[in-house]
Amino acid sequence: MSASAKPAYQRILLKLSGEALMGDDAFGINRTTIERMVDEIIAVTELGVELAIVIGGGNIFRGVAGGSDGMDRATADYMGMLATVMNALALADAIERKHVTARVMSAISIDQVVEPYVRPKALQYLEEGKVVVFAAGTGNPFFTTDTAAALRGAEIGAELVLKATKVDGVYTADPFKDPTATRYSRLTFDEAMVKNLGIMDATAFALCRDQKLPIKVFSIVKPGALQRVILGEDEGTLVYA
Ligand SMILES: Nc1ncnc2c1ncn2[C@@H]1O[C@H](COP(=O)(O)OP(=O)(O)OP(=O)(O)O)[C@@H](O)[C@H]1O
Ligand SMILES: O=c1ccn([C@@H]2O[C@H](COP(=O)(O)O)[C@@H](O)[C@H]2O)c(=O)[nH]1
Repeated sequence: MSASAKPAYQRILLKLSGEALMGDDAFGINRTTIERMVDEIIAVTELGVELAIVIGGGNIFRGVAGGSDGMDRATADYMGMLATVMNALALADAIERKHVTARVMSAISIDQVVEPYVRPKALQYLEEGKVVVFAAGTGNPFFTTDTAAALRGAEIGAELVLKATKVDGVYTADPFKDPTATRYSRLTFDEAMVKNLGIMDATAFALCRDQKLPIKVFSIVKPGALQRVILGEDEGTLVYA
């Protein structure tokens, strides 16, 4: 990257898949993987971009799985949200170890552990150049961290929601299940919802569509992809209103 590289965005909301933190492990957080992701995140902050992150919890717990195993669904969802708090703490710790200031803000109050989400405070941190990690999703059961990403993205006035995942964009079908699936370079929210494409939940798509907040789906496994998206280069799939 040349020293004069200019970011295409000033403030973004990055949704990091919990599952992507597992690396090649069966569950949990793989140290090498999280450190590599943090290097990519820091490279973006060095471009002067204000960065907020929503982290998923699928590497630890998914409420829908607990619910289908006979557990009360709302209780299972609260467990899922708590899983995202653990991921957020691990991520912020890994960022701070590389000498970049990070703040975790939780949608569920657990004041001894993390500070609560307060919008003006989050905006202040972003303006100060701190990385803000939003934990506990929306704070409500029956939602997902994708919806939390759309919600927080809209609240902080992000120009783009970046969905960082294990696949390099939105496909005609889940590429892990259908090897003949092909990737879109761009598509509208309406197309994504009508075709039920499964990469993100409909609530997240609908919120972003209504707020005219575009989403870029890209691979966090692919080295340098995050930075290429930020520089406005051709990477992943754009979903727009
Ligand atoms: N049409 C599609 N195009 C691309 N991927 C798809 C599609 N349908 C389903 N998927 C699947 O969606 C997954 C992306 O979801 P991901 O796991 O990143 O989100 P998540 O479930 O919100 O994250 P977390 O792991 O934090 O719970 C991909 O790994 C892919 O297998
Ligand atoms: O707003 C929210 C966000 C998340 N949950 C629960 O947490 C898990 C993990 O989140 P993922 O988006 O799947 O990574 C999710 O399955 C829900 O059980 C929630 O209830 N509300």
